[in-house]
Amino acid sequence: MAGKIDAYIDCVSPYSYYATLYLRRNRDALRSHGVEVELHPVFLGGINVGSGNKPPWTLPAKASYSKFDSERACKYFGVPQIKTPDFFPILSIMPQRCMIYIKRHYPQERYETTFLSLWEWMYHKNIDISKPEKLAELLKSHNYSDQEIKDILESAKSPEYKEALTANTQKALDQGAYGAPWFWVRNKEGKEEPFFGSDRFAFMWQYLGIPFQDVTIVEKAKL
Ligand SMILES: N[C@@H](CCC(=O)N[C@@H](CS)C(=O)NCC(=O)O)C(=O)O
Repeated sequence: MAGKIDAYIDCVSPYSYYATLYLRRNRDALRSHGVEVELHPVFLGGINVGSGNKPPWTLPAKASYSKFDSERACKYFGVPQIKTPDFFPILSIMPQRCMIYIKRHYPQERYETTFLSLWEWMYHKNIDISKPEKLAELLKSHNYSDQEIKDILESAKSPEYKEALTANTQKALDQGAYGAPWFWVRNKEGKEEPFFGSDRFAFMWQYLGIPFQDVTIVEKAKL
């Protein structure tokens, strides 16, 4: 395909959730314009450290604004209002490494729907999926077998998947990332540029030369 959107996302980031839902809903339209979408798990904590940024909720003014922003985003993206979980923020390293394993070993649809359920369990069901036993339950609900669940969870401790998450995170940092969702976008002319945030899709469509009316699917999330 001529165009490509590489999306760098972390399950700890609700804006990564909205962006993922939106890109998936509009994937057919994007394909019809020759644009492919790929989701890359990253470690947002590493992006913050590497870029010298800090999570928005640690700055009081941003934290109080984010209540309005988050409510509007949920409304816009058709997601039930999210509630900051009691255990927030989680250490997302383990689930993110597992997502890389699943991406490498399973079909794209299975990978992406499993990824989406990390947010659903955390933000809608208030379940801490950074705990291995909870993540195992989540995987079970997606019909992974006991052996598969064992392999997936073991992968999170292996050097191969530690390095893979570090490499994805470093790749985003090298592109200038300072938060999530981060996007690296190639257009039909072969030019490439970064985009930050689930609220910058209008700029992205302009860059990709896609008419806005073709990529406006924001229907309700199926939960
Ligand atoms: N305006 C962006 C905000 C995205 C955002 O706040 N992302 C958080 C993680 S959930 C982050 O990494 N923020 C870094 C920053 O804003 O400097 C959007 O609507 O998507």
